[in-house]
Amino acid sequence: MFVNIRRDLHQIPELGFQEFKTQQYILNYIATLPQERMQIKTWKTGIFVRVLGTAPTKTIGYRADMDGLPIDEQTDVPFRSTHEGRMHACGHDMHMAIALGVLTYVVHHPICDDMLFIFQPAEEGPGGALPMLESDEMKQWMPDMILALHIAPQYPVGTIATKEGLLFANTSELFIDLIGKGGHAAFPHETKDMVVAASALIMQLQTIVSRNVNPLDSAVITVGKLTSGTVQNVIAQRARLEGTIRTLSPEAMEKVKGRIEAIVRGIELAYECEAHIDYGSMYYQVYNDETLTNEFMQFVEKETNVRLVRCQEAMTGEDFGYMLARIPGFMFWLGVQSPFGLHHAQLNPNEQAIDVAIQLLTRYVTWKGNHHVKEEEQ
Ligand SMILES: CC(=O)N[C@@H](CCC[C@H](N)C(=O)O)C(=O)O
Repeated sequence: MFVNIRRDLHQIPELGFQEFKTQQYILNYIATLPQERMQIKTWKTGIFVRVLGTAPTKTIGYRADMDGLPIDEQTDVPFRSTHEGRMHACGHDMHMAIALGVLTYVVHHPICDDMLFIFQPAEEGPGGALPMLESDEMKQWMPDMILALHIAPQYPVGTIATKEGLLFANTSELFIDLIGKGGHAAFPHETKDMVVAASALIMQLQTIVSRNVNPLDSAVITVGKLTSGTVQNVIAQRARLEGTIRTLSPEAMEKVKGRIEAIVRGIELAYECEAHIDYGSMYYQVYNDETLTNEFMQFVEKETNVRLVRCQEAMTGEDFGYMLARIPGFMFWLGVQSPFGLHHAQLNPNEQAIDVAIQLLTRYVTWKGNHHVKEEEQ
């Protein structure tokens, strides 16, 4: 059933804060469940679902992100995207189907504690976690702990991976506009060529990680998109670089940004142009609570047949980091074995992982959500 839900959601990917059909689909599904224990609130294109426990002493939060990416799907699956130029290429369709599976289970098999399911828009950008966290709706139902997962094409089905402490990087988008003077290709001396300025800028940005970041630390600056010029024999008046910065600490992010700004000032001087930097959306690092993560890892090893990998931190970003900065909890990778990675137009996660995750999470929340009863009984 939840494989079919994933397939339905896969066909209707929508960008951040445009998840209208996705939100309606989830609301329609939730309406088919027994309503007595559920309280539902919508927030923009997101949804909060509170499931009341039988004897609550805390609220366990579970977050699933909802948005797709501006990618033209290149798979040949029969349930491929019906939205041209949009794809669930980061697995959020899997995340939502799994969340609905866990939600369905706790509605039918109530646990002692309350649960809050958070269907969050705009993870890929501009970021839904922080405004959702600050919303009145969430403040009223603030969970005491929170968890989430992210699919991982690099791990086999039946495997999860996580670690205590830092799991995902600090991220910042990066947009740089260069404005010079266009003109005839044959008279470069009368122009300020922004193709040349952008080329120099990209090469100089590469020196930040190699020359300014401590080699024992780590950072990434990726320029994923460069646009400039109109035709082969006209010198480009403008150039736009679009990229992302990743660091392992908020302090390193500030340092990298300082160096980018210094280099851009130098480009303005050297290439006689105007430059504007926009950092777009920024995500705080995903930092797993040591105690809860360790307890979860022990649970996985002792109580389940899921294979646990103690992984390294990754340079991916996740706005779930904002939730973890305020609410103790953790995130983990879910193995979905696919030869194509996240954000790839041919990503095709193994759907057997949906059942693995639902089984694991329902067992964990049942144990964790009834935990205090056992403690009291002892
Ligand atoms: C898990 C994952 O792939 N997350 C995205 C988050 C995007 C953050 C933002 N739009 C940026 O590009 O900085 C990622 O790219 O890591």
